[in-house]
Amino acid sequence: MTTTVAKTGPVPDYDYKVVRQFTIMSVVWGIFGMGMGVLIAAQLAWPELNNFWQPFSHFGRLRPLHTNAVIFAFGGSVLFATSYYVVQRTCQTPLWGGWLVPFTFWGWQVVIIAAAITLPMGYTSTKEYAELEWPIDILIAFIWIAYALVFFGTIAKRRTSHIYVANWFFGAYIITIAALHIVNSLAVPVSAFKSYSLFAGTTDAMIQWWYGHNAVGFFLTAAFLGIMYYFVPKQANRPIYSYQLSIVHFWALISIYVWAGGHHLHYSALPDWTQSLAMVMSVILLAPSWGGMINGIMTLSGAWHKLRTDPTLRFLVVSLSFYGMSTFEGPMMSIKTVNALSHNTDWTVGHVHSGALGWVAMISIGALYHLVPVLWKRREMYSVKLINAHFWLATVGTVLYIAAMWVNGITQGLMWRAFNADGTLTYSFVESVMASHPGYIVRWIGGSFFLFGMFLMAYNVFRTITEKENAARGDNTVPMAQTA
Ligand code: HEM
Ligand code: HEM
Ligand SMILES: [Cu+2]
Repeated sequence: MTTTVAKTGPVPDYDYKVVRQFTIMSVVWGIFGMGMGVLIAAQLAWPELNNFWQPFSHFGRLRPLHTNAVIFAFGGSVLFATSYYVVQRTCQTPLWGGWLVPFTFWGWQVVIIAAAITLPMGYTSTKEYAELEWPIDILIAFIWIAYALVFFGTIAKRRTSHIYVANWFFGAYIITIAALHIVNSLAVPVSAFKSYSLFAGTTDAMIQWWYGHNAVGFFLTAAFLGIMYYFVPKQANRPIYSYQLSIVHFWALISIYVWAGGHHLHYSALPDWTQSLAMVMSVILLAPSWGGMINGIMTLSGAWHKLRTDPTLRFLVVSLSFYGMSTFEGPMMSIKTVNALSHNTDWTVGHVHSGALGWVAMISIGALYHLVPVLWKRREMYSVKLINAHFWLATVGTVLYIAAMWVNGITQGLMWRAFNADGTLTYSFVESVMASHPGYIVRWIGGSFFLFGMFLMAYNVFRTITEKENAARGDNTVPMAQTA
């Protein structure tokens, strides 16, 4: 990174221990969360699988376990690892915060284990992506405040004059998630694992989707853009395409995102003007989203040939293509007439996973393959061939998943709105379920491909860490063989 050094003197050793811990747990929770995804995908394809170990392993209980595990355990660990890594290196100073740093790691693991126990037991606040009950919510709030202190404390004692753009994205995500989590979780407890939301009716719905939508915008988008702004230039060994664009993109994205949450409540009791406002803001949101994608992809100008030999870079760049695709699809689905067809169908689930698998998971995997050799002082990953195999499994898996859900979603939407001449429905609901069955099998196959790729990654990471003959001499932040 080209940062101006304001203070002089040697750069002290960075605090990589916590980064290593979160890196390993990213792989572990990735396999766990996606394993849950494959399991619930199988339950939808073969409902008999719901007959075992009841009621704990029912689809209704494992689905929130899947979403919490992939978003907060896998995605969260990736974000802790990368933000702690990036903030130190771009500020040229080790992490600030002393014991707060390990507290964020161990605290986060306790939250994840508490989620993995309470959700199958049926304890839930019923708020999507915020199902955990109030005692766990309070722990999350403390960890998040510690995270903010560490991150901004490190920025405050930086040895560089300016703050690198990746840190703005991480900073915006940390502040926004704190606000979203605290407001959305406000509840009146009635017992240890039972509470009632402070809000009621339509207000509750709007708070929930203000939270849910901006969790997508700041957790699954802005923070991963922070990853993009550091790891794409690093892995490509090129400067970021446009610094001006990154500034415009940042402010436009964060100021428009927060107005669009109403698109989750089209045709509901939410006032019409709120729905229309959300629709308009969502369509405008295409511009900053694509600005970010273009800035990332164009960073490869003059380095396109590296894509042929470097599968890590390919993960990073293909993730940006999926980001562009899902942020085109989202604005379309926000248009009320389109949403009338797509809402409540598998199209939404396909949209979610083109963002979640194609963008979030792929950019995370690319960043982790960049990080592992650096953190364990190795020249490169144990096997670049295995990274390549992982890349194809992930790409084919994602495409199978999304394509199956598009077909299912549009089929469902059209079947549900088909009327006979006398005004009766052409199809019963169960006929649309039967029509969806092949798509559920294809989605399960795609998900299994993606999960298998994660096992290859775990093996590759294990061998990289344990085999010392691949040790690096000096600075190895640009893995050599992969960029040669
Ligand atoms: C092996 C990979 C995966 C498989 C097989 C899988 C499968 C599934 C299934 C079957 C559902 C339930 C759909 C329904 O209720 O009809 C689901 C929901 C969901 N998954 Fe995944 N998933 C995977 C990876 C991921 C990842 C990596 C993320 C996030 C980073 C993610 C985020 C979500 C979200 C947010 C939902 C809720 C969607 C909604 O409410 O519309 N999934 N997943
Ligand atoms: C410009 C960007 C985007 C816009 C305007 C947008 C818009 C939408 C719309 C209209 C829905 C469907 C609401 C419904 O009918 O229920 C939706 C659902 C969803 N989107 Fe997006 N989307 C965008 C980008 C993304 C990205 C990049 C991701 C993931 C990384 C994502 C994750 C989700 C999730 C998780 C849901 C499902 C929520 C639920 O019902 O549980 N979106 N989005
Ligand atoms: Cu939204």
